[in-house]
Amino acid sequence: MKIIVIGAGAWGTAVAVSAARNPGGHQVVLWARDPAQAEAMAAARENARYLPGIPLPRELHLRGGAPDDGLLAAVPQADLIIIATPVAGLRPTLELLQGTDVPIAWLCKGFEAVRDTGAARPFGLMPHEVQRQVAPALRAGALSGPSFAQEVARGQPTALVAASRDADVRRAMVEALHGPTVRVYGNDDLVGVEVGGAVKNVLAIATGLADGLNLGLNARAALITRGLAEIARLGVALGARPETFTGLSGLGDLVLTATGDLSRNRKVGLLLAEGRTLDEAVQSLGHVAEGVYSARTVWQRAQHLGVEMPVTECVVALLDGALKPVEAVAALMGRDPKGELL
Ligand SMILES: NC(=O)c1ccc[n+]([C@@H]2O[C@H](COP(=O)([O-])OP(=O)(O)OC[C@H]3O[C@@H](n4cnc5c(N)ncnc54)[C@H](O)[C@@H]3O)[C@@H](O)[C@H]2O)c1
Ligand SMILES: O=P(O)(O)OC[C@H](O)CO
Repeated sequence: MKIIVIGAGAWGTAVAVSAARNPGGHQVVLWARDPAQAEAMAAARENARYLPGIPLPRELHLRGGAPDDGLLAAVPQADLIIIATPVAGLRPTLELLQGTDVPIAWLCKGFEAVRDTGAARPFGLMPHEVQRQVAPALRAGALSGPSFAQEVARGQPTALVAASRDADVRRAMVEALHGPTVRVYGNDDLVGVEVGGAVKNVLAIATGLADGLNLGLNARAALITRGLAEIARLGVALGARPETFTGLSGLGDLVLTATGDLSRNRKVGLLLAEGRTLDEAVQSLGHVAEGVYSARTVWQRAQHLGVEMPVTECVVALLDGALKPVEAVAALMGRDPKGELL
């Protein structure tokens, strides 16, 4: 296959490396928006800024610059376009790609922050809603699931989920990435996969905070379990299938992100527990932590649908500075008793 990966952060680079190493013999181009970054990567055969220590295989080609600087001309020859920008870069990238019939997969995990919607709207959108709005004719889907970039790039075993309503798009994602170290499962529940991938980031901030405050392993397990209930409630209200949330993009990604110290979202929670401000926490990461930008939208959409999400509500209050960490714990523990399955 001919594959173009747009966005040379940690995850775009890891996915491009993985696809280039696939015995399928794919031709892979990794596109960085900064031409200097593409040149540096081509010279050093390493993405020193975003994924240091991983040699870039010879089969991986590096390009950079404005999209009209060759990228758009290359699109019609591709078999799959992978958009590896954060959610904030999805809308402009889809606008550029409208009109193509090449299958498209986005990797971002989040809901648009309201400021990214580009117009006055009651709340931010999920990735597939952004696509429906700006480029409805595209054949597209999401590649998601529990996957730290460093582990995928090192060839450590990983399972992903390729979600699209279009079977050809799912097939293209599987063909591009399924291989000796990556298993890719198909799922036509795009809504469920996107909700799982977005909301687990918000909940990982909560578990990072709980662990940073030394609340204990019981607290962590409680947050993960009740957090999964929040994900499933919101997902079902948005039209997802409940069983998606016991899968890779639900339970799988929540457990990984909430417990794995490679997670940037979990790290935000740990840093807040140390008393750092949100700005300091975000600055010190050097990478995007989508939960910070998605939390308010997730909460707004839940409110709009009448879905109860108390952990998410506390994360929003913490990020806004309206609650201190210990007050958030007291607020959650002080809630009235209720049935587990309600
Ligand atoms: N890193 C992981 O392990 C991992 C795994 C799965 C999914 N993801 C998701 O993939 C997406 C990208 O994450 P990452 O880890 O590669 O982030 P990163 O912080 O490592 O890199 C972000 C990249 O996107 C570019 N970028 C930033 N804002 C942009 C914009 N507005 N338009 C275009 N490009 C922009 C940056 O230049 C950089 O190349 C996120 O949504 C993240 O949740 C990450
Ligand atoms: O580092 P995080 O918190 O953005 O999580 C990375 C991946 O989404 C884990 O699947």
